[in-house]
Amino acid sequence: VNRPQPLAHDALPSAGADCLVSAFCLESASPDLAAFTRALGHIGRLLRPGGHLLLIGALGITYYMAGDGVKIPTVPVNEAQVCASLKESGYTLIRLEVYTVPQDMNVGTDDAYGVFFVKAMKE
Ligand SMILES: C[S@@+](CC[C@H](N)C(=O)[O-])C[C@H]1O[C@@H](n2cnc3c(N)ncnc32)[C@H](O)[C@@H]1O
Repeated sequence: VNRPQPLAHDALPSAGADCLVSAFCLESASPDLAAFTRALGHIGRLLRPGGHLLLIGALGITYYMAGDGVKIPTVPVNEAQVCASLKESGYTLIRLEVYTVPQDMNVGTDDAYGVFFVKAMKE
C-alpha cells in the first residue's frame, strides 16, 4: 500500500475492482498521517470509479504487539482525520461507524481507543 500501484497491473480487470476491503492495515503500514492518506490514494487506484471501499481500522493506536516482544509502531488517527484523508484521496464518505473499546477490554496488546468502520465510494 506504500506503492502507487499496490498490485501487479494484470491482477485486476482493467476497469478496476467493484469493491475493496482493507482491515487494520493502513494504520500499521503507514509511518505518519501523510503516508496513511497516500496509501488510501494508492489502493483507490485499484477501484473503478463508483466502486466501493470498506475500510476498517483502529483509532488512536500507537502500537500493537505482534508476538513476544514484537511491538509494531502505528500511526494514531481519529475519526476526523480518517474523513479528511478519504476526501483528500478521492473518496466520498457514505457511512462511518465507531466502536469504542471498553476499558476492561484493553489487555495491553494495543492502545487503540476504538475501531472505525467506513463505507466510501471512489469518485
Ligand atoms: C494488524 S495486521 C491485520 C491483519 C488482517 N488484515 C486482519 O484484519 O486481521 C496488519 C497487516 O497489514 C498488512 N500490511 C502491513 N504493511 C503493509 C504494506 N506496506 N502493504 C500492504 N499490507 C501491509 C500485513 O498483512 C499485516 O498483517
